[in-house]
Amino acid sequence: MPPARPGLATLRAGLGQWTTVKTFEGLYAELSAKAAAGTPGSSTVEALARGVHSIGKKVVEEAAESWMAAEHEGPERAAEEISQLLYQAQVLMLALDLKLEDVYRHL
Ligand SMILES: N=c1c2ncn([C@@H]3O[C@H](COP(=O)(O)OP(=O)(O)OP(=O)(O)O)[C@@H](O)[C@H]3O)c2ncn1[C@@H]1O[C@H](COP(=O)(O)O)[C@@H](O)[C@H]1O
Repeated sequence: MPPARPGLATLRAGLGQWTTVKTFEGLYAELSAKAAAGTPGSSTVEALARGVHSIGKKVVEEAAESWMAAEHEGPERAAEEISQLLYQAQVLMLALDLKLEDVYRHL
């Protein structure tokens, strides 16, 4: 049997969620601005102050947690850990003053 077609209300709710979702580019812009301003209370600013060695360990930690979640905890938990991995990767980029284009040109 074909899957039920979503009603208009469902589609609108879906669109509403989609428009508020953060993108990789949007997150990078947000983190760059906080790093440049040295925003007090920002975990990104604090992580940058700790330096590349500390950030690198967080990248590895979140990569391992993504792998474990994917194998043992299911897709939703894996998505959560992968989002943290993407965040930590961006913090590492900022620590090295790498722009999105610097990374994208290797894709
Ligand atoms: N997506 C994230 C994000 N993911 C992880 N983190 C940070 O990384 C830390 C996670 O480290 P831990 O390993 O201790 O996490 P945990 O609580 O043990 O969770 P698990 O990894 O075990 O699931 C958190 O305490 C946050 O400081 C994040 N900090 C910020 N962001 C995004 O970055 C934006 C800017 O954040 P600030 O710089 O804090 O303003 C926010 O609006 C968010 O969108």
